[in-house]
Amino acid sequence: MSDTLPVPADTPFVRGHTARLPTRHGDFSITSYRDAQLQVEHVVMHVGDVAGEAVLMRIHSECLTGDIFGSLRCDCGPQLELALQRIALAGRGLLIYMRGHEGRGIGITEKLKAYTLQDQGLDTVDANLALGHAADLRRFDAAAFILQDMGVRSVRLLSNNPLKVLALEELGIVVQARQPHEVPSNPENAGYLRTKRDRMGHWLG
Ligand SMILES: Nc1nc2c(ncn2[C@@H]2O[C@H](COP(=O)(O)OP(=O)(O)OP(=O)(O)O)[C@@H](O)[C@H]2O)c(=O)[nH]1
Ligand SMILES: [Zn+2]
Repeated sequence: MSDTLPVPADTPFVRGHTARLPTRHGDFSITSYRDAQLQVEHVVMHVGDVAGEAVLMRIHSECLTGDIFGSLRCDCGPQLELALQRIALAGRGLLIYMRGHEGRGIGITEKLKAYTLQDQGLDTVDANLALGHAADLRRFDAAAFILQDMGVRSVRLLSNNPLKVLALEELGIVVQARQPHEVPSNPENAGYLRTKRDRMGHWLG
């Protein structure tokens, strides 16, 4: 990790531990970070020396249903797999797995309530609003800390979300390029993806 970029002493984020993690996508290292703001531990899957410029990077928001249980309601599971494959293939890059981002920050119970509302006809944005939440509550401060701690100076971001690019740039992260990260749709998530494109401005075909 970086010896050259000092991190503020009053940060709520602390690096935990790094271990080797061979996966079916390739050989990674995994590093944990404690986040006292969200009371969670994030993990970073990384390959190669990520200190420096133009590092391939994905910030993946936790999605229990999609990442673990193979839910077809969203595109999270296939996006996670694709990101790990792309980073392993590149031989250099990192995936920050953001805990506490479940349901774009509303948590699993509220996301399940939103699913019930979606089954009654609301789209993903209106379901959040009907439950009294903003459409997206995520913050990326921990990601900014992690990148600084690992010595990453600029990134090639794997994402279809323009607001994510803006949120990262506001935190001082240099997004040198944005690379599309689209996965095939299915009948269960076609409406969800359409809403992301039409109401949240995502760059999706
Ligand atoms: N509230 C809510 N959250 C959802 C829903 N479907 C997926 N999520 C959450 O959305 C988060 C992923 O955000 P997305 O908007 O799909 O994608 P993104 O990360 O902003 O953009 P990309 O970088 O292009 O993937 C995960 O935390 C999921 O749990 C839903 O219907 N309602
Ligand atoms: Zn999901």
